[in-house]
Amino acid sequence: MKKTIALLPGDGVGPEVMKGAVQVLKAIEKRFGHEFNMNEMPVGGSGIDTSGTSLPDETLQMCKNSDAVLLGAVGGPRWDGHSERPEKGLLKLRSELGVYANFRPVKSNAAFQDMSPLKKEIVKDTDLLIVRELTGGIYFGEKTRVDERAEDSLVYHKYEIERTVRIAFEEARKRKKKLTSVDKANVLESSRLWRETVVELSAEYSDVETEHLLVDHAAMKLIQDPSHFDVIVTENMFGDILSDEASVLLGSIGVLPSASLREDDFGLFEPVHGSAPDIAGKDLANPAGMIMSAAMMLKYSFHMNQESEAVEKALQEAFNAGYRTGDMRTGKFQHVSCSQLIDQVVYRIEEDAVSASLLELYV
Ligand SMILES: NC(=O)C1=CN([C@@H]2O[C@H](COP(=O)(O)OP(=O)(O)OC[C@H]3O[C@@H](n4cnc5c(N)ncnc54)[C@H](O)[C@@H]3O)[C@@H](O)[C@H]2O)C=CC1
Ligand SMILES: CC(C)CC(=O)C(=O)O
Ligand SMILES: [Mg+2]
Repeated sequence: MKKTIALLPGDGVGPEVMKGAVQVLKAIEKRFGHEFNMNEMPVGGSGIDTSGTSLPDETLQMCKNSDAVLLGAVGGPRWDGHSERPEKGLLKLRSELGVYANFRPVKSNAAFQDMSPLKKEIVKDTDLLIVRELTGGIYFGEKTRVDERAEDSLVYHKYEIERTVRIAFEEARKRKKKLTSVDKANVLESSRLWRETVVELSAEYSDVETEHLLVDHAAMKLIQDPSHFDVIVTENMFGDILSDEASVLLGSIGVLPSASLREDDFGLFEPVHGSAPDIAGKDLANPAGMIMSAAMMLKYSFHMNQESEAVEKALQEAFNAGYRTGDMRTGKFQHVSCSQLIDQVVYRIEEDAVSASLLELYV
């Protein structure tokens, strides 16, 4: 199959982890006979440096003309005094592409069991999906600053809530049939509209158990009893914060991927973490979140399930063989660099292809 992919490495560790996605995709191309046409473009701080804007027109056009977009991360202290922030480019990109439903899966497995600072018996059965509304809410509301007064508006239209919640119900249907809607309906009017909309839609999904949690309660419950959750659906800022918190269940934000989707097969795929300026340029970053985001692209945008599973399997096998970056807090294994872990994943994708062809010779 032929596909065009826009690559937006961005800033900080973005380009380092993006190398992982590219090398893995090249291995998948070779093994499964696909053709991925990958084109790299600047965004965020790198867009400001090259074109004076965080989302250059050529970058946006390239993304619109592609079948999917892979993004590393944007931002960093280098652009702190600049009139335009790198993060603005990412927000505009999400909005322009209309990718309103952001999937952030958080699933534990043997490789992650000893990494979390939380007790193993609490985190070991974690398998949840955060569906975060991505193109509305306070990140997109009007902002004003007059003298010593600053204002950010939190606006939601019913249709924005409805389309995201519907997707979350559909995902819950494919999983354990439980949906937790997270809001702050005891305080915020937008949350009351959110809750009313979820209640209305729940009538169409009577096979899915629906519950409502206030965001402060949800933040507590997430680390107290993560197995309580199946699908969590929430607005933009709550989803952003809860997903960083949920990364603690696995032990590192470096391993969390995400997919931002709309109605058609198009998607924007990026790790949950940011540009990690504290470790950037040192080959220390964990490329797993980026590599798993590429696996999500194969599955959600290209419907290449076997290929997506091959990536996931190779990554888990590399972890299980002891190849772990420094963020994977465990005393048992020696730490490897970002590029060493990438090499190990690529090697396993290629190795599997060799074993598969040898097996064919025998049968
Ligand atoms: N999607 C994006 O592009 C995002 C961008 N940002 C931006 O990134 C910059 C830094 O933000 P922070 O709050 O520090 O969040 P961050 O997610 O970049 O880093 C938080 C902590 O996690 C660690 N970390 C992050 N990714 C890692 C990886 N792959 N492997 C190992 N450790 C990793 C970092 O070293 C740091 O200690 C800011 O400019 C922020 O706006 C933040 C979040 C998302
Ligand atoms: C605009 C981004 C920096 C927001 C964020 O932290 C995220 O999407 O995870
Ligand atoms: Mg975030």
